[in-house]
Amino acid sequence: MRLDVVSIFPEYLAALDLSLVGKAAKSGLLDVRVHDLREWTYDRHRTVDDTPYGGGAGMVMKPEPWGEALDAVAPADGPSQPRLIVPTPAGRPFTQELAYELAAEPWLAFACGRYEGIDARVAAHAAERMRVDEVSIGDYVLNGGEVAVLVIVEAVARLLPGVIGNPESLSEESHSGDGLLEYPVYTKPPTWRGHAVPDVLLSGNHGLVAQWRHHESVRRTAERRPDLLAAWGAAVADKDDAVS
Ligand SMILES: O[C@H]1NC=Nc2ccccc21
Repeated sequence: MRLDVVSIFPEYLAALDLSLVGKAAKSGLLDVRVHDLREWTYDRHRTVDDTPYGGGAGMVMKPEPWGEALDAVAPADGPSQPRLIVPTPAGRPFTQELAYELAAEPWLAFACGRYEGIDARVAAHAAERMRVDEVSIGDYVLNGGEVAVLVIVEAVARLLPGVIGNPESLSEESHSGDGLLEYPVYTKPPTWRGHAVPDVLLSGNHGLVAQWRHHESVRRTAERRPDLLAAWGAAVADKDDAVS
């Protein structure tokens, strides 16, 4: 997979050279290219934003540098086009389902905008030749899209075949598999500062362990994410209906 990221803070994306994503890049599984938007500005101050039409606080990112940056990253007459992801608080929610969808793409491009946003014509113009998704990583305020790109890239890259050691671990995680939150995990020592590991986990009885883990997933989901529990319950009911 090829990943292009355009940002006015390219150094923010240095984290992509680390750990899992960095290893995937070194092994050739990922071709990560980070670009400085200011490369496509020509005035002395390398201006990338201006005041918003219609008034209001903050600044909006100008369309011209973005248009030229996207033309350079993905030429209109090129053999293929990337899927463009624009992180924004006004976007569709980023979910594990969308992560799987993006992991199937051969080429993703990310446009990192500042919180006030990029001139809306940039996405509209790009959509004339590539698929554009405006995506939010959550209902809170960031100052720019770079952090969101790091979140999205990590969630997507780890799904690529060969990126993480044991693909088994992908199935038992929160938000994948059965849709419940993951059960609590423990390792040695069996007692630590007066806190003991639940006996069932030391019993060697795999059936009891699986039962305990499922119960803990349901308990935790009910406690912390009743919305997910409702969806899970409905899915189980559908499955029961299907077999009855
Ligand atoms: O994903 C968003 N969540 C909240 N704020 C943002 C700001 C800029 C880009 C993206 C986001």
